[in-house]
Amino acid sequence: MRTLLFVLNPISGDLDKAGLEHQVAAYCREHGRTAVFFHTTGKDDLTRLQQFIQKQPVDAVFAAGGDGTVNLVGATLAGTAMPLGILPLGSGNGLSKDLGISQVLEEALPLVWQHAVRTIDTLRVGGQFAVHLADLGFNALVVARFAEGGTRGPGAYVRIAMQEYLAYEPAVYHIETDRETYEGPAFMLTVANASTFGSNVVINPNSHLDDGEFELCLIEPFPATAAPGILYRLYTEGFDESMYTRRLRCRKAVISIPQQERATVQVDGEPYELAMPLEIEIFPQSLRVLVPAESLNA
Ligand SMILES: Nc1ncnc2c1ncn2[C@@H]1O[C@H](COP(=O)(O)OP(=O)(O)OP(=O)(O)O)[C@@H](O)[C@H]1O
Repeated sequence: MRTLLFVLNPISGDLDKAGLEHQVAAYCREHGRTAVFFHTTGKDDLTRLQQFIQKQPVDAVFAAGGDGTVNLVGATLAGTAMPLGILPLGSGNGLSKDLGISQVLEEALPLVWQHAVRTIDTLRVGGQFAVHLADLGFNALVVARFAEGGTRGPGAYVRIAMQEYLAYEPAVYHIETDRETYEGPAFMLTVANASTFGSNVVINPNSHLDDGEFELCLIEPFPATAAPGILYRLYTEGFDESMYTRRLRCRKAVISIPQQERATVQVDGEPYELAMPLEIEIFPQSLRVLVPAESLNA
């Protein structure tokens, strides 16, 4: 791997990236690599990135941003042999945490020359590429409101969540998987390739990114008095211990909400209005990712 492309998101994580390009280029030079850069704009980035890579041959593409940037690069590389690297520079950085990549830039940078390659599954959720976690219901609503507002950061997320919680009406979901049919109301329904949200909420404990399966993780409606207990379990890998949770493991699923033609769906941190029923497909071992060699034994 000689030439590395870094896809930089200038706004991710509300971080000052003024010196980043210089730091990354210098580090690559020291380790015999050439760094080239692509800056996201928030508009037509997928097409622009695909065209960029066609014109400029590179050996690996690093997402330097949060999960949205990882999703963009993953969508570009899935199904090819070219590996995805991650420099976690977003606010949550969920996939990088699931892959055991350090959240400290100086500790993640060695991935440019020292790494192992893992080949992970990817999903299509209602036609949208997904690599980490997607969901319908409460979190998707909060993510959509968050994206509409001008303020970033975890504080804004918590404020919106508290505002929306009191008036929130859980929908009823009809789910058909390759193994079972389930119907019932849910506060939120997560489509999980991975295990842990960027907020460190473990929605899908003991899951594997490369097992050819994904999980549908439901949190059923609960009384307000149960909220602290559910939150505690979500932060301590106890998802299955709550009486308000359920997980369905599958390879394929169709989700519908009776009498609803569209729904707000959060995919790798970005909100979409998608047509229902929502089809979910898995593409086993379709994306090569660079990980610290020691993470393979963890
Ligand atoms: N130059 C830009 N100006 C405005 N928005 C941008 C720009 N580049 C990318 N975006 C938007 O940034 C979002 C992706 O951000 P990303 O997920 O990488 O960071 P984050 O939200 O801070 O982190 P995380 O998802 O890990 O919490 C997308 O909505 C994308 O459209």
